[in-house]
Amino acid sequence: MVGTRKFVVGGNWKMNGNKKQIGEILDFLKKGPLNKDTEVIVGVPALYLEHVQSNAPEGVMVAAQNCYKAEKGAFTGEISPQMLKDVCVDWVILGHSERRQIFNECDELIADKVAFALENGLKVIACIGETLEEREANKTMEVVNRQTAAIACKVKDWTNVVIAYEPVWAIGTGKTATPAQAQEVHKALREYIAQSISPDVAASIRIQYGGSVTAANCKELGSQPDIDGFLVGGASLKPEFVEIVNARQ
Ligand SMILES: O=C[C@H](O)COP(=O)(O)O
Repeated sequence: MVGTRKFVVGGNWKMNGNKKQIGEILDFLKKGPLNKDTEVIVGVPALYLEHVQSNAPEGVMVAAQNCYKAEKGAFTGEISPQMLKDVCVDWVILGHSERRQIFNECDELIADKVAFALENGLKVIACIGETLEEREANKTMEVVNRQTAAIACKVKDWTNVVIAYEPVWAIGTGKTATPAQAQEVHKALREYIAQSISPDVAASIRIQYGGSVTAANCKELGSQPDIDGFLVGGASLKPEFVEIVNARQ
């Protein structure tokens, strides 16, 4: 199935960066060179979305790191898909484990947000993944399938969805899933999608791996047949992000 799905690498800056640091990141992205066969998306703090949208090199797309499930109203601190579209942002990251864990976002809220974002013309990176406790209790696929099923209850057209599998225990810890561990989950998830959604969606949907991806481990991870890209945190702030974008040649 590799070859039919375009490799897609996202850099999730999280709550990092200021104007100076963002200028440095844009400089190394401009310098590249970035593989033209790979889609590149940077997930930017809301405050800087327009600045990055206006200054990113051609071909680098911009994502918000969150948005709400309503167009407008009394939702202090939130932004809507319509607002993102208004400033020409086409992508949003939803359901990141930090949103789930720190901000108590549940499967249902995330599914509502994914559905609303898609209905309003955004493309979505939808994040799923198990905690260390869940993995050690052999519940990885139960959790990952449940998180996917919650989204599937509200989303029928998966064309504009990328799934990011991010084991929580590997995020920002330096503990990467081995290529075999990541491939095992990606393959099982694709099989689950084939059974529970459709074989066509399973064949076409891109599943990124996220969790301590670096220049040192990206090539081996990226050569796994069911890994279609990465969602990168810490390393997306550094020049090595270019090497990660170019992991699949
Ligand atoms: O969204 C990105 C993930 O949380 C991975 O972060 P990390 O690469 O710093 O482990």
